[in-house]
Amino acid sequence: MPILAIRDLTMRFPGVTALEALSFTVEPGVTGLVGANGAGKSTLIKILLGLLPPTSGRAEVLGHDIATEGAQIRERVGFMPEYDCLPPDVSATEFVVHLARVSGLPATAARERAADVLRHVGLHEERYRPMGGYSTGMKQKVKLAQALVHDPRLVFLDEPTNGLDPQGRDEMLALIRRVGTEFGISVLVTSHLLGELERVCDNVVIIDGGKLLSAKAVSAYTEASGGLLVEVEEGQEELGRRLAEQGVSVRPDGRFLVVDLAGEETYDRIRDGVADLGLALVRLEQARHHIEEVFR
Ligand SMILES: Nc1ncnc2c1ncn2[C@@H]1O[C@H](COP(=O)(O)OP(=O)(O)OP(=O)(O)O)[C@@H](O)[C@H]1O
Repeated sequence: MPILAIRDLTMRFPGVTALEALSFTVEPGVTGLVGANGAGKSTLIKILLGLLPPTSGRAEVLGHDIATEGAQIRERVGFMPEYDCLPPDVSATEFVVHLARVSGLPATAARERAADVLRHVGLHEERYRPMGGYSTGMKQKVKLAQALVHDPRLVFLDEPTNGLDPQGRDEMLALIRRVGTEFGISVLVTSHLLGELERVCDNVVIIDGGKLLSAKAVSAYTEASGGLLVEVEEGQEELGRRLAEQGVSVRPDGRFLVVDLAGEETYDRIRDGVADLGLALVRLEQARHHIEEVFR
């Protein structure tokens, strides 16, 4: 069963159409929702949580209708909002325990679950300190922990890498992947950066100006391009020249040569070229597109 089924969803604010006749379905797993700022990502999440009635159209989340079953949806779905919303005088532990209690967990279970999720997101001793003194990375982790504390089946993460430095971004992306794989929780994660979603998502939905551009498995965007990627330790130029002389279509791409595959003999030509020139072959594999190239 799809976790999201969206049909003809339109949301108009005075003077702005935030979403226009959006239709797509999402299967379980980690799904990226990508679009430039203002594309309509946050609006879509509010609608899917049953918090904002759309102008027209329908949607189901985990089989529940957004129009009539918002409470059931929010019981089963965790939400990490984009903006900072953490009370500065309260510790992460107090905050996450409180939200677990609000979700209906008894006191002891709430304390245990909060300790577990804070450990999973990588907050240790600092979880007892007031959150006002936290770095952006720590705040993002608390926001993720509170989204997970009631053991949801699906989480909506709105721009979780916003404001993070490259290391914090990598850590957050790895955490998101773990939520999907180790914890088995489906994820809808938004970003305006296509490249980072490619690394952690099974599927990517792209919206632009509230309209659907594409909804596909990451593998469909990045499928083999029909070329071969060749890397040698030294002598890339020599090898390129030799292959070109033999009529092989080849071009340099950074430290690689990209060779157009024209039948089995292309492999033989590369092998013979490497051997005859006495080069060390590091890599010979199918070239793949990156999602960004497809949309450039
Ligand atoms: N409550 C509102 N009233 C009027 N316009 C709104 C409202 N909420 C969103 N919009 C408009 O709808 C469009 C989509 O906004 P939305 O916040 O969903 O985009 P987004 O893709 O999440 O971007 P960002 O990452 O910058 O938040 C924007 O043009 C925004 O100005």
